[in-house]
Amino acid sequence: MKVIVSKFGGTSLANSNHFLKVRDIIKSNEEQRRYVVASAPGKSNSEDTKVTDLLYLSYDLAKHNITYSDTLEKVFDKYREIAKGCKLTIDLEKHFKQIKADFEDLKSKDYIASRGEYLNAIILAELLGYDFVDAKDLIFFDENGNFDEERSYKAISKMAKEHKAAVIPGFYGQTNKGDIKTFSRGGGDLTGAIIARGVKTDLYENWTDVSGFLSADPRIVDNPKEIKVITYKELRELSYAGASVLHEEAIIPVAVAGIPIEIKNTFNPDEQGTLILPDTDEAPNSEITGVTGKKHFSVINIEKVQMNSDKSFHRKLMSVLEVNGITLEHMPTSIDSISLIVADKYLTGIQETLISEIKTFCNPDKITIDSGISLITVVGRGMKNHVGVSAKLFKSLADANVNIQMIIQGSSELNIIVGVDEKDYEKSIKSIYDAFLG
Ligand SMILES: Nc1ncnc2c1ncn2[C@@H]1O[C@H](COP(=O)(O)OP(=O)(O)O)[C@@H](O)[C@H]1O
Ligand SMILES: N[C@@H](CC(=O)OP(=O)(O)O)C(=O)O
Repeated sequence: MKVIVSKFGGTSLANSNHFLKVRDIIKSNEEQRRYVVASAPGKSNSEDTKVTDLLYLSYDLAKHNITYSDTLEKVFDKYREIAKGCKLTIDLEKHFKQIKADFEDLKSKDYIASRGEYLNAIILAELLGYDFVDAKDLIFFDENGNFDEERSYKAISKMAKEHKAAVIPGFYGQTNKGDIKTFSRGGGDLTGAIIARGVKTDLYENWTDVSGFLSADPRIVDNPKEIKVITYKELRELSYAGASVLHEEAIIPVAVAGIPIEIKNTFNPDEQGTLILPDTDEAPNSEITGVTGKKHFSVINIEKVQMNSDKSFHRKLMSVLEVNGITLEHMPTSIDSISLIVADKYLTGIQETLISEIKTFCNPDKITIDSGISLITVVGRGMKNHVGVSAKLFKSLADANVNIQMIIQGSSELNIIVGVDEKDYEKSIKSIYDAFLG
């Protein structure tokens, strides 16, 4: 008998109507859908706020000694509606009381953020008649804050022997000191992948509000084509580059075990969705599988004549980034210059220090920082050995009157990245989509 791990995102668990749809999906294949991972309630409509965002807001208010109880009440009201709409007689007030007391005591950001998934999983377990198993007893982090594989997989495997069916909250686990720690945003996908590997499932289903992975962001391109089959590698590139439907690290645990992932639509469960496989012989429909992107990057331009004659130049430059906690995105070079592309968030408040440190250690002729860059990424296994892909890409941008500020191509020929001004972001994605997939 195959076992399926099903993760439901916040878009699928935002209110009681959604919960009832999720119940129908699980009940339609209860024998297999035995381990369910739940996110916190997402937005019920475009004006609504995600519970996780409200919980982070509560933390920020508390940190500045501003009253946060109204914000927490707003969160609790969401759960009261869900329980009432599902006709459950569960005692939520005792949990709310405990959370308030713990938060008063701990003042921990990760603790309060994690309660969104904790409460949703308790309610979903009640609705399904499954056991509730707390993620803090399954997912562990080591003394450096890294995911502790050995300890976690041992605990998950034991859990699967003890519980025939369970609901587990996504997004968090426990540190070696016993504190709650969350993954980065969207990390419920990662919990689902870890549970899938830990229970040795045959399929990891990831339920959301779109019918699979789309070839472009539906908020930018009208009705983008659905991707029926995609490889792990393509998906990882697309997720990392901006296609937010699946956390980019979610592939890693399942890839080790070769477990397929299926992206499905909670509001249209009969639709095929997207199957994510270790590899596939299926020919892609186009040279590119998808196009995506991210805004808010800066380029640190460094000029130094005969840069390569100083063998330690690159090492010193990287050390400056390392001590300032900056993750480098890309590094295009020419003979006498180097450009460091980094997300804006890493430069906030440290630009002057950074410039001064680079001057001290690397002695450049000139250094400037340009912001307002967006990176557009096209990904496709069909690109390899295919003549004319770049030409088509650049022509589509030229036709849309977009200036390309930089070009980066991975050696695996799986992706091409172009840097364009942020004002051209949406226009670029649309024109590339139309050229390849429209
Ligand atoms: N390429 C893409 N394919 C599908 N959805 C995408 C893509 N790029 C962005 N999205 C957005 O991702 C959303 C789903 O991700 P997310 O909000 O994290 O869902 P969940 O809360 O279910 O985990 C969709 O509603 C869609 O707007
Ligand atoms: N609730 C968390 C974790 C998560 O994975 O959520 P979702 O499944 O809605 O993307 C967040 O908003 O980041």
